[in-house]
Amino acid sequence: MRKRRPLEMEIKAQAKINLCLHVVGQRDDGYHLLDSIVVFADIGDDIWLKPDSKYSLEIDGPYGAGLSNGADNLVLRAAKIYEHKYAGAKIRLTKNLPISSGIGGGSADAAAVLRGMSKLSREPLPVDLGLSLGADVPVCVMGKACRMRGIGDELTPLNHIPKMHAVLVNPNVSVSTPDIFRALDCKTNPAIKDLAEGDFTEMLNNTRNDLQNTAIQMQPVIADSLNSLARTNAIFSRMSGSGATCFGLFKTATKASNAAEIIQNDHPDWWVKACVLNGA
Ligand SMILES: C[C@@](CO)(OP(=O)(O)O)[C@H](O)COP(=O)(O)OP(=O)(O)OC[C@H]1O[C@@H](n2ccc(N)nc2=O)[C@H](O)[C@@H]1O
Ligand SMILES: Nc1ncnc2c1ncn2[C@@H]1O[C@H](COP(=O)(O)OP(=O)(O)O)[C@@H](O)[C@H]1O
Repeated sequence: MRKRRPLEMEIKAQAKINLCLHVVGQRDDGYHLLDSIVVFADIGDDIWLKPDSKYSLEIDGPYGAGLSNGADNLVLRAAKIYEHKYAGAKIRLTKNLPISSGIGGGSADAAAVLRGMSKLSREPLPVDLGLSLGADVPVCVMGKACRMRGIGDELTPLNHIPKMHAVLVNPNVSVSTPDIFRALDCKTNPAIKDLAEGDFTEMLNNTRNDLQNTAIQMQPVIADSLNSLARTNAIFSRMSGSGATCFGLFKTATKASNAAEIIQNDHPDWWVKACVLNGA
């Protein structure tokens, strides 16, 4: 018997973390060529959707107030890719992730909607479908650890990346991705050298986030976030994407949650979350 098609979907839009981000060139259209190791956290935004007679978006959650529910929202732009199939969709977005924070909240939301719409419609979901919505959308559609190259459109799954306990820290400042790319001094840095198996943190020490120094110059509080992770004995810390969110890696879940508690107590106005990376 044919399985009944679900009438509505609930989907997690997982935060994206760039464990490293090398800027290795620039295309004639201005987009930068990247070399990045990307993983996903077990925390993110929540999306509920259901086909309807028109497109509508309701937003709630701690960061909902900072976001318009108009046609420019990536959630609606993603849903409308299925306009040929559905006259509309009723969507609710619970915005838990800070906006413009280097952890791809908008891209993850768009990817989650594409995934949901493709399941509802039983249409296959090509990973590159999302590129028109943003360079980070294909990797979020893929949703698992991978090496990301090109402008974000060349993806190679990575199977040897361990599950990691982490703390994400955002000092509640927004960083504009185009502004950071524009301000870079050097756009032709070396690619990731060695992805050999072995001690993963040691391997990360040989990689970089080429946007980090420029982001710190624009928002010096990012250095404070990194210092807070170092003070709580993170075994590795770095900024994700174009910032301002930084991640720290910890040996155990308890060490991560203790560190998160200390940082949050010291900085009640920061966004601080313990989570698991690459755990799915
Ligand atoms: C930097 C990264 C790293 O994963 O993450 P975030 O900091 O946004 O999380 C991404 O490449 C961001 O992807 P995304 O946020 O989808 O970018 P888009 O909307 O396509 O582009 C926003 C702007 O960023 C710049 N941009 C983006 C991607 C890229 N490879 N080169 C660029 O130069 C361009 O100026 C572009 O106009
Ligand atoms: N659903 C959405 N969530 C977050 N940002 C969105 C969304 N739709 C559109 N945007 C816009 O996308 C831009 C970057 O969003 P975001 O994905 O949060 O950045 P980053 O990738 O740096 O974390 C912001 O200017 C924001 O207004």
